[in-house]
Amino acid sequence: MTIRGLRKTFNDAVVYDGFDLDLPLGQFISVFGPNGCGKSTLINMISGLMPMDAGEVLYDGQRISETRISYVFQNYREALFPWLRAIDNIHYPLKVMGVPRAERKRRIEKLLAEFEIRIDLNAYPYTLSGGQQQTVSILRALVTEPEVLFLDEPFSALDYEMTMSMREQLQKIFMKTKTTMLLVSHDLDEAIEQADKLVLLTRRPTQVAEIVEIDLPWPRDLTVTTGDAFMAIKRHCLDRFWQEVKK
Ligand SMILES: Nc1ncnc2c1ncn2[C@@H]1O[C@H](COP(=O)(O)OP(=O)(O)OP(=O)(O)O)[C@@H](O)[C@H]1O
Repeated sequence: MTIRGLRKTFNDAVVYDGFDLDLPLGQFISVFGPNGCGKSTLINMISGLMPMDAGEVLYDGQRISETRISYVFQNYREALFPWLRAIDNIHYPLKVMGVPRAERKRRIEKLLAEFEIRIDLNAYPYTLSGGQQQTVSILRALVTEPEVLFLDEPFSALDYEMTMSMREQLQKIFMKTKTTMLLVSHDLDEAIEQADKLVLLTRRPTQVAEIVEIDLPWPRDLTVTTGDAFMAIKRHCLDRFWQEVKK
């Protein structure tokens, strides 16, 4: 994934100017940085949700409009269609793509078979817990077999227990599918735990402070996340983060 000369201003505030970034496909990438530095703006622009003032984003040489992408929003309550049962929410993107019903059913059954989903998918979203709703959102995002999956703070509205189990679930999905994932997180532990590479951003106008290699084995279980290597990476990231914040 190549980002070149990205520029974005809101009124007079320059968020990005001449921003470049190269990222490999097929990896889990997390984006972390100071408050308001433009993490969401970045993934909104590179996913095509928000126009950029200038710049270019290419995926394997192709433009975003030629790339199959999915997006998981922070606010799952507003992201799921409340008038559709969970299963019909998952059908929806395939329906929009014009996939015939029998083929849709086949693809969804295949997706569900890969994961241990203990959710009544015939239920309406409002009857499900927050974590269950966000799981449905993630399944809906995955059903189109995206080349890139964008996730903007997907667990920040969930409680601790649910967040832990969702992180585990997302790792399983990543290990099985090796879909390129781009996760915005304001939680440093999460940003390290869920990534092959952590993109650490500066204050505005935002640049890349450092791309930190997270060379830890998957899955990132308790042994990994409480181990010395994890702590050393966290210490390094925190050092760099404070350097940027205090500038
Ligand atoms: N639609 C908009 N109109 C005006 N300003 C905006 C808009 N969207 C974002 N901004 C501003 O751009 C800056 C970057 O916002 P963004 O939400 O991308 O940052 P962030 O790093 O994701 O923030 P946070 O750490 O709070 O999650 C902020 O100063 C924000 O106020």
